[in-house]
Amino acid sequence: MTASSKAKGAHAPVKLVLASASPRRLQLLERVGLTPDLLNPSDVDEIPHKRETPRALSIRLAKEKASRALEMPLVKELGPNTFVLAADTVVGLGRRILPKAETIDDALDCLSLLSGRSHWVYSTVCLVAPGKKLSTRCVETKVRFKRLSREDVDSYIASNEWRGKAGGYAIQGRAEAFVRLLTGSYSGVIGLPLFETVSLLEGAGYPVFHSWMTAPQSEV
Ligand SMILES: Cc1cn([C@H]2C[C@H](O)[C@@H](COP(=O)(O)OP(=O)(O)OP(=O)(O)O)O2)c(=O)[nH]c1=O
Repeated sequence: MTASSKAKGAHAPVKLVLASASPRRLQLLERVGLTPDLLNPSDVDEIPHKRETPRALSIRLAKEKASRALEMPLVKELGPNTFVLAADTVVGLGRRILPKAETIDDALDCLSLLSGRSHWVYSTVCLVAPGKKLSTRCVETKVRFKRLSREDVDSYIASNEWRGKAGGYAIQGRAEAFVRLLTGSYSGVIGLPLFETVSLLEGAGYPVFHSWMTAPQSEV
């Protein structure tokens, strides 16, 4: 980069991209007063590598999603002062990676594994700042479920809330009634650890608090 192109970049408008198709991630970001200029989901292969741990998978996929988004024409068009955020959430039981439940059988398998036990939710946020500087934070949250009765499971399956969710449940819905204990980041379990996301953005020079001051006031 030449001195003149660097100077040009410094004056380009600041843009934020959320590389995600997850409506939860957008809602979480908006909860802390940040609205992306572009939603640009990245399509990555989420199959774990052989012997990959749940934590390593979450970190790798968040990085891949962010890097893939950088290559997209719509993102490039935003200019040199663009920040790209991506995230990935993996539910693990020991070294075992639970699937993103797509079928009733997936969800039933997950719920029977989670019943009466503690598991870990690994949520990684990856930020690519202008100049392609990449940084990540992986947040580990321990979640303990009550022992699930037949009725709990059947009614939860009927709710359909498990569909497309890592580990076959969504803590932001009815499954919160199954959670005896949570140690870590609630927003991380839903899909985007907010403390870490805001810290990464601030650390990379994104004007987080300027956005707070210019955004319309909201009732909470
Ligand atoms: C454990 C848990 C997961 N989830 C969701 C978050 C993620 O959307 C999903 C895990 O899949 P991810 O692959 O992390 O995300 P995604 O494919 O839905 O979206 P994208 O890659 O485009 O950003 O599970 C909940 O919504 N609540 C929960 O309690």
